This record gives sequence, C-alpha cells and structure tokens, in this order.
Amino acid sequence: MNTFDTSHIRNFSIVAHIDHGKSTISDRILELTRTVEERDMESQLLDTMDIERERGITIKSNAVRVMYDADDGETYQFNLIDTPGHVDFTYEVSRSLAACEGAVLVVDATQGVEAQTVSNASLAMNADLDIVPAINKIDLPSAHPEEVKVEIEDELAIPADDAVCVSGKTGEGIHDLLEAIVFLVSPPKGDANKPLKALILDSYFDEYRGVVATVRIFDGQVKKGDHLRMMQGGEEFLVDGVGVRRPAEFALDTLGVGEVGFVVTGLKDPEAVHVGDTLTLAGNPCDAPLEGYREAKPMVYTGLFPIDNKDYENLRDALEKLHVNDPSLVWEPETSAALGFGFRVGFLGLLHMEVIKERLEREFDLALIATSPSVDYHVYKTDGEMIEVRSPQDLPDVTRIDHIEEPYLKAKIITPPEYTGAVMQLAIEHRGITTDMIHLSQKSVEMHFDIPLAELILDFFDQLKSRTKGYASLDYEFSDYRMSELVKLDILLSGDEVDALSFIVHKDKAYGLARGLCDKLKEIIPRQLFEVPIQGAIGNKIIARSTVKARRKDVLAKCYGGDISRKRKLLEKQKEGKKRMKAIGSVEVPQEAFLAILKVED
Ligand SMILES: Nc1nc2c(ncn2[C@@H]2O[C@H](COP(=O)(O)OP(=O)(O)OP(=O)(O)O)[C@@H](O)[C@H]2O)c(=O)[nH]1
Repeated sequence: MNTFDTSHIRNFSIVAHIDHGKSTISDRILELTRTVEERDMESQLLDTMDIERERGITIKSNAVRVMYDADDGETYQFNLIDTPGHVDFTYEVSRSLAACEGAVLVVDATQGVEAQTVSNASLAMNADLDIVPAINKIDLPSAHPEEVKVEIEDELAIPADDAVCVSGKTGEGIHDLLEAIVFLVSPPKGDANKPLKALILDSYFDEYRGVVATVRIFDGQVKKGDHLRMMQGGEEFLVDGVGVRRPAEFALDTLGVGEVGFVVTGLKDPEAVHVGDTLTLAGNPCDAPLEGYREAKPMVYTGLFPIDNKDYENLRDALEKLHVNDPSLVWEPETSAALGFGFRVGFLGLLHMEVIKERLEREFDLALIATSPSVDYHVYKTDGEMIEVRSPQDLPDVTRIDHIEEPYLKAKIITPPEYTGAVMQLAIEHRGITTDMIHLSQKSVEMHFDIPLAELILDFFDQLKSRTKGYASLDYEFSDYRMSELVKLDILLSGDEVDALSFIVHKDKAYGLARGLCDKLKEIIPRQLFEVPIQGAIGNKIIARSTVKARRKDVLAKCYGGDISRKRKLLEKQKEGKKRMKAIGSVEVPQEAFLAILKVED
C-alpha cells in the first residue's frame, strides 16, 4: 500500500456510556484481526494502567493499529482510539474524536441509551464523524436489541438500520462490525505534499527516550531525523524515531498522511510537549495550527499533603510527571498549619481525583493525605475586588466579603419514569432546580437541573444510584456562576481550629452538617490518653459539639494470658494504624477524618 493513498485507512474511536463494553469490544477486535494472538490475550489490553484494570474503567485514551483483511479482499489499516466513558473524562473523549473520521457508538442491549450515550453521540455528531451504532451484550437473556434500535433512532436521531448487534463476550457480530467500519467510516483526507501538520493526542514520559507523543497526521509525513517544532509551545527537536502500537510498539520508517502513531521526541522536559498542540517542520511550517480543542478546566480542588513532610519535593516531581499526559491536572503550593506543606490540586471530577491520588501513592510510592474537595468560588470583597477561592482557608474574613458566587452545572439525568419523584427529591436536597422534563420514551425520562457543583461532588452520584436502584444515569456540564449564601464551617479539636478540616457550605446546611461531622469525627478519631472535644463553629459561634472519650486501657490489656503471637499481631496492627495518622497538636488524626464530609448524610 502506498503511504500517500489514504483510501484504506479508517481512524475511529469507540464511545459508550460507562460499562457498556467498549474495552471488551476493543479486545475482541484485536483478537479477531490477530493483532494479538489469543494466547497472549490479557483481557482489556488497551487499559494499560493497573488502576484501570482493577476498576475496569478506561481512563487514558490509547491508539492501536490493526490490519483488517476485509471481505472485499482488501487489507485495511484501522487506527483504533480507545476513549474513557466516565463523565469526568469528556475532555479526553473530545480529544480522541478530533483525530478520527468515525465513531463506533456502543449501546448496551440490556440498558439502552443512557446519559453519556447521549452526550458522546452529540460530541461525535458535532465533530462531524461517521457513526456506526453497535448494540452490545446480545448474548444476555435480558437483551432487547430491537427496542434499543428504536431508542437510538428516537433519542439520538441516528439511523439504526446500520446498527450492528454484537457480543463483546462471545465475539458474535464483531466481524460484521469490522465490515461496517470499512463501509461507513470515511477514509482520512489530507495532502501528503504539504508540510507536516500533526495533532498531539497524548504523550508520556519515558526515562530513556524522553517524551513520546501519540499523533495524528493531517498533512505531510514524519520520519526519523526530521527537525520539528511545536507550533504553540515553540520547542524544537529532531525526531528520534516513529512507529505504531499494535499494541506493543512497532518501529516504522515513516508515518504518512492520515495515519496515527507515535513520535519519539527525545525531549527530556516533560513540560515541553503539550497535548493538543500541532507538530510541524521547523524549516517549513504549515500555514496554521490545528484548531485546539476545548481546554479542560478543573472543576474540583483538593489539598494533597505528604504524610512525611520530606516527601514534598517528590510530590511535586510526581505531579509534573503525571501532567505530561494529563494536561488537565493543575496545582499550586498550599500550606496548612495542621498538615504542613502540600499542594492544592485541580481535577476534572471526583473520579479523576481518586485515580490521580492512587497513582501518586502507587507509582510514586507517596503516602498522602487528601483534604475534602472544594470548588472554585468567586468571592467579591467589600473593596470591589474579586478573588478566586479554592480552599476554605483562603476565604477572607466575613467583614470583608460583600458576596460569594459559586459554580452551577446543567445536569441531565436519564431515568425510568417510576424514579422521577426520587430523583427530584434528591435534587431538592442538593439545592437543585428542575428546569425541564422530557419523556424520551415509555421507559425513560430525561430530567434537566441547575445544581451547584459543590453539591454534586459530595455524595450525589452514589445517592442517585442507590435511590434509583442503579437505573438513572447522570451527565453534566458547567453552566455559570451564581450568588449563594455561603459560610465557612470550622472544626476545632481540643479547642484548636484545624484548617484542613474547614469547609465552605451553604448557610442552610451548616447546622446539620456541623452536627453530622462532629458525630462522624467522634467515630473516626481514635481514643487518646485524654478527652478530645470536637466542635463545629461558624466564626466565633459554636454550633455543634461531640467528645472523644479518653482511653482507659492499654491495647494489650485485651489479651489474656501470654499469647505472644497475638500480642505481636496487635502491636503490628497498632503500628500500621499509626502510619496513616497525622498528629495535629497533641491529637492523632487518621487520614479518613479529612474526607469525613463525604460520609456525612445530611
Ligand atoms: N455478557 C456480556 N458482558 C459483557 C459484554 N461486553 C462487555 N461485558 C461486560 O460488561 C462490563 C463492562 O465492560 P467494559 O468493556 O469494561 O466496559 P467499558 O465500556 O469499556 O467501560 P469503561 O472503560 O469503564 O467505560 C464488563 O464486566 C464486561 O465483562 C457482552 O457482550 N456480554
């Protein structure tokens, strides 16, 4: 095949609501095209991160080249770009879609269209992609593919005649899906004779080779030795090699127009390569950079503090390394009287936060304390100045605050009709306002709400799932800033304010939350040698209190006789517990205390 002929290339993503089976289908495609021999098949090959595999969710996008021998006797080059399905990672989805001509839209045959099916479908339509609907899990007895076809037509306005019924589990229908991709997805356009114009989709840092970037070539070509420049970042480098992943790396001489693959930059500074930037020739640049897609804006902030203060610099290095392939991650130094030096880190959402925290702990061997999540408040001071406050400790004194605005979301919940009451009740409890209700079909209602982001980042999602028996699905986007009556709730241990335990909350919720927190902290903070009063306060006013009683007995007193191994076990256990404690004043506080707010039912 001539590298300048793009007629046999198909670049596509697989998009779906979470758990509808993208990764499983990707695995089957790799297997069927013999990209990976069956015996080497480790399920969910595209999910390379440990955390992804354990949680069964796709977080980072991956690009893999697959050669497909189609029924027409021709061989096609498929570049399959896996995307995450969770609502936190919509940004990654749009980034992947910018590199494709087509999208396989997977819908679970037992669940039908859900909230993120709707948003992914509209992302794909807005990106002008050819959509191949695939109805998955047809092996399950509860599958109802014909009804799902109707939903796809009615709810998404996508013709479902071409929908392919598949089972990622048994492999049934996967061949038909590959044929549909050949016929329905357009080959890439682009001019091989123009100067290089390539989009950086993703990048990672390799100790030996420096930054390796995943790219999609829109015009021109790239080969080893080319002198390239990043159009926005400005850095230049000599290409150290190019290739593709299948999914193991496979070196090539050239990446041609329309293709997707990786470029070894040799750059040693992880910050030098920005995802979304355009690569071109330093000596003969293309006319204009590719349109950068939407910048990801962090929605949730949390303080991350090393348990051992000596790890501060290591934490900074680790954040910098993760930032290379996750530009949405932002941070600034933060100092806490209780926890010492750390960083206030911005995330796309709660799941993103958990994943990053876990990667920092596992991959970089850091022991961290995370403080409760906060949003970005706009605080208007009496002197007319507006400041952005992402940490309760930065809130100015009440006397200097004129008013505060908080971020609101437009949330969309799709639920079976019998749960609309429960959903509405949940929204009201979280200060949400119903703005619209659309009956999509007999089985599903789409409800629209305006709701403060701060409410959604606590336990909203878990509550939604439990109150609708798992049927409702949620999608949201930023709407605007609105004025709210917010106050700072402080927690005092033994009479001393603990800055890392302060929260910004709505005035009407402050009392209930303060009581809930004092009770929860009483359970969490272990007994000490002395009594520990816990108080909740707004300014100087104490609004709730509880007490951790003093410990009377020694931990070993529980042991009868001289059972040495039992004693040792207890001491070990105590030591283990200590590791995760932070001494605040004279009180030992376990790390879960800082996230107690997530566990308080108000
Ligand atoms: N019975 C059956 N189960 C399936 C099929 N496809 C996927 N599953 C199961 O459905 C669950 C979700 O599948 P995944 O492939 O992880 O879903 P995903 O859409 O990639 O999920 P995220 O990456 O987290 O968005 C897993 O437990 C799969 O084993 C299928 O065709 N039949």
